[in-house]
Amino acid sequence: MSAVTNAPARPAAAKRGSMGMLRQLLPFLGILAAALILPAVSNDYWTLIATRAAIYWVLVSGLNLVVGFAGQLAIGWVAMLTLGAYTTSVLVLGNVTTPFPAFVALAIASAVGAVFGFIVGLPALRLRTFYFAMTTLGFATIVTQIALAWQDVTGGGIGVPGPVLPAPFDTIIGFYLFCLGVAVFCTWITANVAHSRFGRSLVAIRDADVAAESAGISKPLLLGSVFLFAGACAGFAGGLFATLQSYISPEAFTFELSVMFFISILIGGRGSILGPLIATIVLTWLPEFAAPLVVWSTFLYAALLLLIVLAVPGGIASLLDFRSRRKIEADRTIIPRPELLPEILGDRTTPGAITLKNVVLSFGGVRAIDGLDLAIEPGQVHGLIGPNGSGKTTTLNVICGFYRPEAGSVTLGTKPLAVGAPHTRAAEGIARTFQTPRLIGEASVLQNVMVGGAIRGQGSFVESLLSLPRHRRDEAMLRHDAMLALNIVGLGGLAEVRADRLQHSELRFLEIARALMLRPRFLLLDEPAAGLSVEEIRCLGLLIRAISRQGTGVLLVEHHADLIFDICDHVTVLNLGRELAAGTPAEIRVHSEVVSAYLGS
Ligand SMILES: Nc1ncnc2c1ncn2[C@@H]1O[C@H](COP(=O)(O)OP(=O)(O)OP(=O)(O)O)[C@@H](O)[C@H]1O
Repeated sequence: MSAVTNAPARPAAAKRGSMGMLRQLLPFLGILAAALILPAVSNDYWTLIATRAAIYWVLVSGLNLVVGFAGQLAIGWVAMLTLGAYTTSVLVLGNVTTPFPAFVALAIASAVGAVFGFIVGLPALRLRTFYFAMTTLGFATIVTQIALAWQDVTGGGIGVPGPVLPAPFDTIIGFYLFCLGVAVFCTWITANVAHSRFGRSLVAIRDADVAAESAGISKPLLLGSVFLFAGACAGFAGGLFATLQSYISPEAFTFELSVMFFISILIGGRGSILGPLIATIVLTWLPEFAAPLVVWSTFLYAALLLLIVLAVPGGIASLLDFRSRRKIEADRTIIPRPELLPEILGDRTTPGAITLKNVVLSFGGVRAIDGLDLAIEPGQVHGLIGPNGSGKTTTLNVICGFYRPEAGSVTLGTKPLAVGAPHTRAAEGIARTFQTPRLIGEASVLQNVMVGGAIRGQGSFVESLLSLPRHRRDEAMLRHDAMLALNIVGLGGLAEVRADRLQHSELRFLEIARALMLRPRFLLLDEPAAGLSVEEIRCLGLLIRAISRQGTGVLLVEHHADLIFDICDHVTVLNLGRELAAGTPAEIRVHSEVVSAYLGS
């Protein structure tokens, strides 16, 4: 058997880090080199096609954060392209105001795209999947209808001339290089977001939304920023598109185009930048190679999508993800290193206990909690046991703000905890794990842990976009602490492995590592020993004790009576949502009602 605990030595890790970075950059540099030599080795026609691909990528790069990372089905994003194209053309033409310089009009188009991107994104906070997709399609239809009807401004069905950029961007090559520059910039900024706490949080919202909320990630703020950004990219792309077309009318902004943007991301692979980039290039060039098939383009996109979904569900990105196919040791042992805990849990103050007073909560006719009193003291392990359905997980969810009690109070020290607001718990230093681990399977173990510390970052979304110093400091801090947390729970050697390749017991320790990233004052564990071997339960017990010795109050919901009696300072037994007994493990072990209702003889 081999241990997976040891962290790599620092110089070796740094070298591997820069090699990994270079490996990630190489395909992008290859595409850029091909794009730069293209005009020299081909003709104007192919340069125009490449310009079109660059413009589409400007839109798709932003939309990728919405669809590929956040998992929102924004299928009608062509509306932002339309808005950007008309805004730029009309402002440069000067048929409403005095004519604007082309670059100023482009900037305004981007701002208009951002505003409407945000507005169109708002329903995503309430509507899910296809319902949201329909609202974006509806908006695209409205925009096209307005462009048709508002003849004085848009020229109706006849359209308006597109803008011309000033020299040196007024030639085919000049305009191509300008669009290429914008596309490179968009690739860089979206990659910066993808590799920031914001990018990881988006994926967490997509794949593990309750875990994201428990880590303090604010969905409205994050989605709002991303829709704004994606709208700005699309608005700018619209201005470039109008320039490329030289004349725009509503029929230039087809449903097929919208589908193509959306499908590029799905074919490219969720949560990737390289995959959607390659897919955008391929889908832009494909109709040119098979010109007679242009009328079949939607059918072809759909067929290609079906093929990819069936043959390679992860898209192009998964084909290129050689790292995830590397073998990992099958025979692994988890050896936690609790002696490292002071490095992450030192220097915290605790304002007092979490106290539940007379809490009542029903689901329809079922009283899940019925007048419960409970106190979780700092520095102590409080066991919560009871038969199935006795209300243990519901109690934990009330403390975490997922459920709103009908009566009673939940306080931290003297301060009431906000009801029905789970994302506020992280800021109070309350972390949790889940009965069924909630993790991002497609992300690495290290990235999953870094999600847990998202709210500790200082840099803003814009600072992450531009990779400014505060963003880089955040990333260094989160990476360091996540590696530390992984070494503490004994998973340091698996940091770069995809989480969906881990064994069940490792997922349980991974959730604890993610919770440690909050430097929690309180840690709520929901059946952490379920599915663990005897030796793993022993390691878990030592780890939980060590965490509580650092001053953290632990609530341990568990069915393993031995673990409860070995490590708890205090035990509460629930039955039918009520306290059946409470006391020290020694008292509970011999409590006659507990023995007959739960422990058995
Ligand atoms: N979301 C819900 N909707 C309806 N009923 C629920 C819901 N959650 C829990 N319940 C009910 O509330 C009661 C308490 O459930 P809870 O999950 O808290 O029990 P538990 O002690 O954690 O059980 P277990 O040990 O099986 O996890 C059960 O009767 C359960 O069926």
